[in-house]
Amino acid sequence: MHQKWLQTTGVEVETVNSTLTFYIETIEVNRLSALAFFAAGEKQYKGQRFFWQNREKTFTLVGLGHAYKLENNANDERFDFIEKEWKALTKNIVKEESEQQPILFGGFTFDPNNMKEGEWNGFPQSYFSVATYQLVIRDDKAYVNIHLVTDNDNCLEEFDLLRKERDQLIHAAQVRELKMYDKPVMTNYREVYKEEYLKTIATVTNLIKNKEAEKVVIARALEMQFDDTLTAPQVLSHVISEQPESYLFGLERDNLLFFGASPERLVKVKDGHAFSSCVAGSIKRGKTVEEDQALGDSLLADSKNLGEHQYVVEMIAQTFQQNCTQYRLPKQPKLLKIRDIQHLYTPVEGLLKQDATILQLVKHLHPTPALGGVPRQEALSIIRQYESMNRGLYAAPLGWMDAEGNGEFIVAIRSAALKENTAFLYAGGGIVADSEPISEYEETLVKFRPMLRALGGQLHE
Ligand SMILES: C=C(O[C@H]1C=CC=C(C(=O)O)[C@@H]1O)C(=O)O
Ligand SMILES: [Mg+2]
Repeated sequence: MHQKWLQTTGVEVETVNSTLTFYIETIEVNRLSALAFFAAGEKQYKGQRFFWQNREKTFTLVGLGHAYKLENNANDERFDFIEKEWKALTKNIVKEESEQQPILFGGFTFDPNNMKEGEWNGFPQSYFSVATYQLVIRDDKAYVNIHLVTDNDNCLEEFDLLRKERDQLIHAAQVRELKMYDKPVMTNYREVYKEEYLKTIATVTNLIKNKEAEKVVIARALEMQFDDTLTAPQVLSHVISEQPESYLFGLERDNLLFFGASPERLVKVKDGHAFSSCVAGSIKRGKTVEEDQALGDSLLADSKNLGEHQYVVEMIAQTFQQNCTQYRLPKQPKLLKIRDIQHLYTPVEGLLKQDATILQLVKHLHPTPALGGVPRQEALSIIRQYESMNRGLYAAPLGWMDAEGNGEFIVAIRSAALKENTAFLYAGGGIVADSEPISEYEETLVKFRPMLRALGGQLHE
């Protein structure tokens, strides 16, 4: 096995409760399949894994096991708490050349004040971890880190065991045949609360006409049953092969896997530059080039969809105005075309002020009017009152950051939660004064399509 030892470091870190030592060892390995590495953790680390790949496929991240876990239910302060803890944990870590930094990965639930019971029961408002084994594939190179955060001064033996296990995991991932996972076999399919959803769209449209809000995003869920318990690598493999042009993600917590393929970046920070994207307003793809172009052109000229989009642009622009010394925003949206759907899309880019951080931007941006609405608080309380589900991590910020404050968060749409042999799929849409229940319903069907296809579901149109 080709492995290049890069570095081992141990640094003292102050956490909220105690002084610990953070040991990091990085090796470079032959490029391997990220999914195979994820699958190699099936026995030991099921329930404590994550998978991430950016849209451009230039950065892939897999985590197995929790070297350190950050969870809280701190409501409005949850972003600040995670930021403070992460800063404390990484304060003394100095990046040496070629060393791969530890990465914090996880998400913040959509709405901490939603108390509805369901598949998200017991899930914390913030859920992040530093993996015990972290695989990073970047610029065609693959690195595996071991992370150990401990108060034990004599942890050499423990670290040696981790090295052995790391080598086994890498070996398993490298020699594994490129496995084709079976398509799940669906036994039952249910559009939960379909009638309630249609009524809610009518109600919310009226609320908007009565000026109680300007825009509110309303979502619904589909429930799929399978004859067998599905595995996380199995469902991820199908999402990965069906949705190459989106961000791909999977996050496990105990017996729940949240996964999906989202086209929508919330914010990316790299060396003091911030990037966001306004994605709102939708139409299906055409069956021919001509039809596709005609549909795209009609979307670019449609006042209802341009209205949905404009709320998002204004809000993100305002956040960039506050947090950047300068920023750039095109005047007109473009089209973002993915396999099943086309969206209106406006990229935003800025130069961050000194004290602005990725988590501060996440805190300000979430939820954008592509997922919540305008005004934000009114929209959230309408969602709480009229939407028949708890979103959990659906439509929520999910992503990663490193010790230097670089990172990327997406909004976790086109997603599903898998618990044993049931999957809960989520999709919603922006409701404005001229929304029609049936066309919003149809828009959610298009948005469900990638996940349905990946999970072997029939399309009931
Ligand atoms: C809320 C979702 O999509 C948002 C993102 C893009 C377009 C949207 C729309 O046109 O309604 C939504 O705002 C979803 O996919 O569940
Ligand atoms: Mg829409």
